[in-house]
Amino acid sequence: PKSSEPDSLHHLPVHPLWQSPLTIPGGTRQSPINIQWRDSVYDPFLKPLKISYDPATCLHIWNNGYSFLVEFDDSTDRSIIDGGPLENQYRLKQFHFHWGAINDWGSEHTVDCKFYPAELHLVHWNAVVYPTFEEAVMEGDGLAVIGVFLKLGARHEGLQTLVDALPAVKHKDTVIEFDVFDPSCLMPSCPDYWTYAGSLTTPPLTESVTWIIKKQPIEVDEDQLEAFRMLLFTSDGEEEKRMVDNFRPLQPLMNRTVRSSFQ
Ligand SMILES: NS(=O)(=O)NCC1=CS(=O)(=O)c2ccccc21
Ligand SMILES: [Zn+2]
Repeated sequence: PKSSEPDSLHHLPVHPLWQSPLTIPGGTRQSPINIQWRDSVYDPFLKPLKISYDPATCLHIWNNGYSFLVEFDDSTDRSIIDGGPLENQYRLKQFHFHWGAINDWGSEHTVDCKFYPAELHLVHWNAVVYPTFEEAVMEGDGLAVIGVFLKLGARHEGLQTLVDALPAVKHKDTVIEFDVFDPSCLMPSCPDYWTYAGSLTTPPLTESVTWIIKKQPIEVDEDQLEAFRMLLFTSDGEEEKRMVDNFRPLQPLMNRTVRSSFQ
């Protein structure tokens, strides 16, 4: 486990690559999970998800040694989501991806036990109720993460501007300025989603996330997935470890129902 994790997490079995505890004692709403389509329950009261991002709030790309994060200025309500299962609007903080060494796996969530080669997470926090992101991370309604599956197919033109910048953040703890990007271009056209109460899949693994998983994947091509795989977990000068398979193992559903916005 990373030294940055609370002491309580230091005595649990860790997943070799992910260095995160496999299970959290007393955890009842851990993520990721398998979404069994036929067990999800249509909820007619779920609203459409409203997304309004200001491309000018984009700040930089950072390789933090887990993934590469595209971080946003979250000091105002300029990039937000609202509606869907949410009772408040939530501010965009960052987005990042999880992916595999090969195309057979890489996503964190699965649908009917099927892995996608990668999964995009857009992390938002409830700035209506909580004064800081760090406090929201500790609260049950503190975060909302949109998950979008990536499948192998046509080249994604919107993603390419991000892919072209990745060589500049090859090593852990490198940052590059990235000052205009609209993450809306990474959203699938179909509005349908599943939603459930879960957790962060990276430290601190807190049970603070309303997950909103889009039903329709976006398509990216092989070269774009390979660009993710040339990133490194390791810092410049260390023995190189390719940044691949940065996904947490599936967690038990326990007493949860996955709701769908569609029939
Ligand atoms: N996959 S996930 O979306 O559950 N977690 C992403 C993540 C990566 S992080 O370590 O930058 C971080 C700090 C605080 C909150 C979330 C994160
Ligand atoms: Zn994630």
